[in-house]
Amino acid sequence: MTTVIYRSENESTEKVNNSSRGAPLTFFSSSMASPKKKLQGLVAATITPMTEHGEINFSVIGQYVDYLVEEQGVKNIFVNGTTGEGLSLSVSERRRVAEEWVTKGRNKLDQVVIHVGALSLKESQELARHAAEIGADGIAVIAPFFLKPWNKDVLINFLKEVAAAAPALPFYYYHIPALTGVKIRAEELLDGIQDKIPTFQGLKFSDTDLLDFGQCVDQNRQRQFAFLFGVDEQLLSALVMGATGAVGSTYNYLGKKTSQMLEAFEQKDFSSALNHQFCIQRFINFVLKLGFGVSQTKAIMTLVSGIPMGPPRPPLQKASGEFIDNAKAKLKSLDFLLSTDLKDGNFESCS
Ligand SMILES: CC(=O)N[C@H](C=O)[C@@H](O)[C@H](O)[C@H](O)CO
Ligand SMILES: CC(=O)C(=O)O
Repeated sequence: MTTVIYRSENESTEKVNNSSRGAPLTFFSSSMASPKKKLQGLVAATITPMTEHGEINFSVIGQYVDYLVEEQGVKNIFVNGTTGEGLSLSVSERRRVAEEWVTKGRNKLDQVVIHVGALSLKESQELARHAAEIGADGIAVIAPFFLKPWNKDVLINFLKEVAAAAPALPFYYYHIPALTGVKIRAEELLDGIQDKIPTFQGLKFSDTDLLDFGQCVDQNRQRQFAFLFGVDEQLLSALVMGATGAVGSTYNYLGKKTSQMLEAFEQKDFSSALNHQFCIQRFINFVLKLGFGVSQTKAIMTLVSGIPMGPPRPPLQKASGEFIDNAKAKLKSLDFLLSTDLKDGNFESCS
């Protein structure tokens, strides 16, 4: 079970973490080796920067961390997922990328969650163990998507074997049926999941089925799970449904904007929250119509942050020059570019 633990002013026991003294600081699950804060708020799904030759460009990750924290106010990351092309990297690359984010994020980021899903259980377990060794804050796993689990129990058994390789790390199931083709409903999967996976800590839900998402929340109200929504253009609806946070690609460059929406929602200023969501939707709707995926996310992040993200790895193809020009004009008109020299004063009413 989960309990909130408090630390008193003069307590001189082992340092739990660097949060302020006397505050309710962590959610501690007795099944875990170490106390962990609940993952909440915005989580950026990190891009894996690459060189023009298609190798991982580790050299910009430190800068990338600073950009997220200082410019976007985002302090949680989700590494080697869809946006990070995790499934297009070798196991050794995935290990090195995870290590670099953990190292560069130390004392800067709140949580680093590593996606360790793979088609091979062995590889997934190796990555889970590795995530624990390097001091990551959690692991997430998608459903294996070539030889697929055909029902809930079969999928849970796979996830359980992975989770067991990192028994001290919070475990998140990453539900993304459009990409995995595994359409087992999350609500069904969550039913009784902690009996099988004691480290289960939450769900990253990347689907538009708000009935399924709502029922995940409703049926698990007593549990301190994180319900992280993954469709950025619909986040406000998911907040209404009980989302406790969000993982997404757009928080890399629209983190600040999206935080304004979260704040308005928290203040119960729903009309402002809706305005913020509509502004974000205008951008995402625009790029979706041009063709929007990981390649385009890399190009947009390069544009907005100034940090070179490089091309994607095949089979993905570099975003076209035409896409970049159009996306840039839209970002400008919505006032979504942070640096002033790119502004031209011709705004839609979004700032
Ligand atoms: C399929 C995919 O990559 N989904 C991302 C995360 O789950 C989202 O962040 C989307 O990129 C975003 O919602 C735009 O559609
Ligand atoms: C968007 C997301 O969560 C991912 O890239 O995995």
